[in-house]
Amino acid sequence: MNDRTPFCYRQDQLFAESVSLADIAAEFGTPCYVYSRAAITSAYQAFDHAFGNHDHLICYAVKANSNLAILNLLAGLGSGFDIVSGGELERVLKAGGDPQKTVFSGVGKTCEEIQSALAANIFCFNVESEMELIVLNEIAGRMGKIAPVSLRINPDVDANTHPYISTGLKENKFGIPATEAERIYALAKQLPHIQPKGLDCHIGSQLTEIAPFIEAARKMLDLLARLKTQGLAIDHLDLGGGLGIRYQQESPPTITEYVKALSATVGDTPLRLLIEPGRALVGQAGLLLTQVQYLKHTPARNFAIVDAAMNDLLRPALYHAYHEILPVANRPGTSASYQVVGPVCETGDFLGQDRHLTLEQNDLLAIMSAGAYGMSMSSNYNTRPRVAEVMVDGHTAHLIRAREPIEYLYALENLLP
Ligand SMILES: Cc1ncc(COP(=O)(O)O)c(C=O)c1O
Ligand SMILES: N[C@@H](CCCC[NH3+])C(=O)O
Repeated sequence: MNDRTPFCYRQDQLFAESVSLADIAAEFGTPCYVYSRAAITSAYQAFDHAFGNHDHLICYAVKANSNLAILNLLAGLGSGFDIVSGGELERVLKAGGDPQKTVFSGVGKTCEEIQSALAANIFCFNVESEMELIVLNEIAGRMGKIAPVSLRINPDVDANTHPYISTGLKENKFGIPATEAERIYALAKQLPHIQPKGLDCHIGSQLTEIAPFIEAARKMLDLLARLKTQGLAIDHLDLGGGLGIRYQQESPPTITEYVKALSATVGDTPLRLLIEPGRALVGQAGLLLTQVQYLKHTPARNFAIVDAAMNDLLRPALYHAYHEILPVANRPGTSASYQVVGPVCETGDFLGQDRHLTLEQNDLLAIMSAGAYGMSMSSNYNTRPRVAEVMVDGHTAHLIRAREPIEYLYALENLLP
């Protein structure tokens, strides 16, 4: 295992930790997601250790990969969770996560979701609008509860990332404008069933520079100083997630550099620091294993048609995202430039474009850096069952989600009478 990935070649065969991917394909079939327990553990520990003595809570962003085995692994390491739905709350509780380490983000929390989170006694609601605050106060009142609240501020910082995953610009739907924060905090203080206790922001995902994080943190600290003059006692600052990983040529800060820069910016301020990393914890820990069905050579292009598709890994189709594609067994011969595509009936169904590969029918390919926003964004488009998920731990591969049987896909449908 090297720094970048738990996947490496041994005598021309790609391995996940100590298990060959060819063996995993033979046992569990393809396509399937393969994760490394060691990689997730070491990423979590890198975050945790980098905080040193700074009081902190790492809240894994469940949306990045919500498999129960992954949540359970992280809970066991001491992680908290950032959830954005009642469904994610249920997963966290089912996986043994601690509600007292759970924060609830999202612009559209429903009454039912708020009720479940209050009933579970979560650590904090990251409130994203004044109306949400009022609804939360009403529901908490009906339930005889006090809702712990952090206001999510939109700091208007350019995260310099793909526009679809930039969240901290004033045009974005997320958070409360910084100019409104003092007024809404004053309101929160007056509401009988609200306990204001934190301040938070999240400026976007796949950030590869440290500067926007620091700019946002400084804006939050300025705001905090202004709130203090109003007599508001805030005990934690949540700086969200967003640390990027290397998919191709990016060089994001390391986990340690990132955490140290955040702690240094916050300095001696007596605040508990929360972060909500998703991708940086699980992204490099997973790959999508797929098999070449057919090779098609046309006058215009060479196609490698594989058994995985955009419904299994949406990022290339949705964001034009790049994922490295590696052969599971290196073979000699001359390479050709391939469009690596799936069987779905969309021209946008590609996993990689213009990839130089030496291929034969039935070869296995590994689509790298697919541990985050891979399975969690998958769908059943074209009535394709969601793929299996496997977690490797040393010499052993565990099935952590079985491939969906087709009948699950239409089980809730009814014919007309
Ligand atoms: C509120 C919130 N927190 C945390 C994250 C996790 O982001 P990332 O996976 O980029 O660390 C997201 C997703 O961008 C988010 O919306
Ligand atoms: N789905 C995005 C990340 C979104 C983060 C959610 N706020 C991706 O695959 O890169």
